[in-house]
Amino acid sequence: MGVTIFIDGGAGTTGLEIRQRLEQRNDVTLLALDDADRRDAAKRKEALHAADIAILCLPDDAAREAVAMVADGTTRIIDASTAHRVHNDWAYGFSELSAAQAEAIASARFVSNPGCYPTGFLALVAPLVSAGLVPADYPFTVNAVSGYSGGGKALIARIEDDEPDIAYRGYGLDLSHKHLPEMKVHAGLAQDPIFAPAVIPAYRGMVVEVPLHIGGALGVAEPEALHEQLVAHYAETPLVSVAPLGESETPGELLLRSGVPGYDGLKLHVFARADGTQVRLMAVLDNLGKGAGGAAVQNLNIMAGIDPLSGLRV
Ligand SMILES: NC(=O)C1=CN([C@@H]2O[C@H](COP(=O)(O)OP(=O)(O)OC[C@H]3O[C@@H](n4cnc5c(N)ncnc54)[C@H](OP(=O)(O)O)[C@@H]3O)[C@@H](O)[C@H]2O)C=CC1
Ligand SMILES: CC(=O)N[C@@H](CCC(=O)OP(=O)(O)O)C(=O)O
Repeated sequence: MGVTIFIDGGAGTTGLEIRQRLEQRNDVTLLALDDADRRDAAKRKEALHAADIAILCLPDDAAREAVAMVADGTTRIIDASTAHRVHNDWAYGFSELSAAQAEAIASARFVSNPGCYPTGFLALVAPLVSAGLVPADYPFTVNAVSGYSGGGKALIARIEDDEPDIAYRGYGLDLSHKHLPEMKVHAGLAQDPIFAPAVIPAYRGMVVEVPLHIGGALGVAEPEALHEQLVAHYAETPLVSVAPLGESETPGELLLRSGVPGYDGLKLHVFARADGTQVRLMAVLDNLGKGAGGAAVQNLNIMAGIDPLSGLRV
């Protein structure tokens, strides 16, 4: 019993991750369509209206269509796609950004899940910009790698079936990746960062890195101050943690392992040069966990007033 959920796009990569997190729970009831009906618009519309909360795990256009299908209803929506992440009528589903954000999610009808890369970028940068430790007009660069499940069923098939020999696949070479608007808007930046994403031959997992020059005309605070601000900001967030300054599990290296089980945490690191003139801010997460499915379940819990960690792999 409890709250009734429909996952539209439930047979996709993100949808299946969410289903795994929900199907063992007795505080939610999952509505499901027969496999053959999963793209049937009338059946989807019926299920969307029958749900208390619908989670959209669809391409952007299909997500917009699904929202239109319930425009005259009361179903609350969590959209995992990019379609509504900077839309004024939607709450941005990153509860750890601020206390106000968690409250906005709790009371919203429409919640947009963050993108996987923006989750790492915003976790590192938004608290520093809002505290005035990094200027909003700093010329940010974001270097990131993602497991290939980040590209959904199409990229999984391409990598596993057609391109098993590709060790590194840089993309976004037009410098216009679809995640730029939400990075800029939700970090309160003056301009888009330069974003350099790449796919690696692991199914899941990602590292998002933001290098910064300290002091001088760029106006960035000392490494210790940046680290202290992140520690203070995430002191009460069970899913987001901050490693001690300069520390990682393997000294001198930051590792991402392939073949690991999915998880919903997000770990932040600050590495500084000995003379304090440069830092590397780094975020490690599962693109299908805190980067997608885990975040959707966390938002669902917050919206339904359930324990925020229910069903999550902390
Ligand atoms: N993968 C990731 O790490 C992340 C994904 N996202 C976002 O989540 C959303 C889903 O991505 P992902 O799970 O990776 O993608 P997949 O391609 O793996 O799955 C998409 C699902 O949507 C279904 N679908 C597509 N078009 C329609 C339609 N018109 N009507 C009904 N169902 C449709 C597909 O159906 P069928 O099974 O029949 O093909 C499939 O099940 C995307 O917007 C993506 O950008 C966000 C963060 C991270
Ligand atoms: C590896 C890969 O292709 N990743 C996807 C992003 C995955 C994700 O975050 O999905 P959203 O786009 O809905 O946010 C990309 O770069 O387009």
